[in-house]
Amino acid sequence: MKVTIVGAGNVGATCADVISYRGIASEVVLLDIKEGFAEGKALDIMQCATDTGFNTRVIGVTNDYSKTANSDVVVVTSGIPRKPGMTREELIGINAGIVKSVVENILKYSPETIIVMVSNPMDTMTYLALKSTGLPKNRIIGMGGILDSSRFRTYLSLALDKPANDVSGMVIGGHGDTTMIPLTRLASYNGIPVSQFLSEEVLQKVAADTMVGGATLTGLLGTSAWYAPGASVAFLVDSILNDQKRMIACSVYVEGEYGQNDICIGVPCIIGKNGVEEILDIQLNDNEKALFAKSADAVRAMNDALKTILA
Ligand SMILES: NC(=O)C1=CN([C@@H]2O[C@H](COP(=O)(O)OP(=O)(O)OC[C@H]3O[C@@H](n4cnc5c(N)ncnc54)[C@H](O)[C@@H]3O)[C@@H](O)[C@H]2O)C=CC1
Ligand SMILES: O=C([O-])CC(=O)C(=O)O
Repeated sequence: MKVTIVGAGNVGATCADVISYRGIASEVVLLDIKEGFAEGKALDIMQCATDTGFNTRVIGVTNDYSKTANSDVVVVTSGIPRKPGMTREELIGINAGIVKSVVENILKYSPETIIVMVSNPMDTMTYLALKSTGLPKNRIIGMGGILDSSRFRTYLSLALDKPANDVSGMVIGGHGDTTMIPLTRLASYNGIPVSQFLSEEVLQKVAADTMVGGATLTGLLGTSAWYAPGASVAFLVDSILNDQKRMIACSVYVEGEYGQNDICIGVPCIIGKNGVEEILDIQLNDNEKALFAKSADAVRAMNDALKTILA
């Protein structure tokens, strides 16, 4: 199985590293526009093989899309990350042009591929990829909800003082500081509602910390995060390539689900060899429904901005 990752920067290279280390794909192609950069990252990752015991072939290329031919999955991480104080939405002006040309190039050599969108603002870039390529909606998947859910589970585990892998929880809605919706009502500690262990006040703090999880890391690091984002992409790619049919919150094109149409937004999906195999339209309460509608309005407004940027 072959995976191409466009953008060999922090997230792209980490994702290549995790995919190789875990043996998720037999071949990984890293592509970047910076001369020699992807080649260097690929070589560095390959030189871990004998110490960590993987056999994935990792190849780096400078803007040579012919080497990406027949990829089963293509991950798009090309573009600029935010700096402290910025929102993800502010990246739209530069990243929209990059993403549009990247997906066009990818499809020339891998017309049947499944695209995983990472570049921010991710919901808008997912929508852009869908509309500009005309690909069926099951083949364009935005990565954000899985990362936000990982952060949610981490903050819950810290509040509970219990291992994160015993905590389950999901974040839906837009992948933005004010648009994501951590579903605290449905979060559980090994099946037991977390509300039996944590006060409403603590749960609200966990939700607030989750929503600004990316901004907090950007403030600490000076650029946005990469370890958890890279691992989240690898998890998603694994579910596709190995047809695991995991339930993952992803940004996908909705047609009536959650009362929304014509946007890409984070909802629980079954992810398998065909990409998005099912969208789960779960029952939300009135408060969650209102938050989702508000989030969808914000996501839709960003899509409208694309019209002027790409005109
Ligand atoms: N959806 C999500 O959950 C997350 C999204 N992100 C987003 O992912 C993107 C990448 O972040 P980082 O890896 O930290 O940035 P980075 O700056 O480390 O890497 C980006 C890479 O893209 C390359 N690039 C730029 N234009 C290109 C083009 N036309 N073709 C090929 N490569 C090109 C650059 O040369 C650079 O190496 C950002 O937009 C960031 O906001 C980051 C973390 C999580
Ligand atoms: O915070 C950012 O800008 C990058 C990102 O999407 C995340 O880490 O969630």
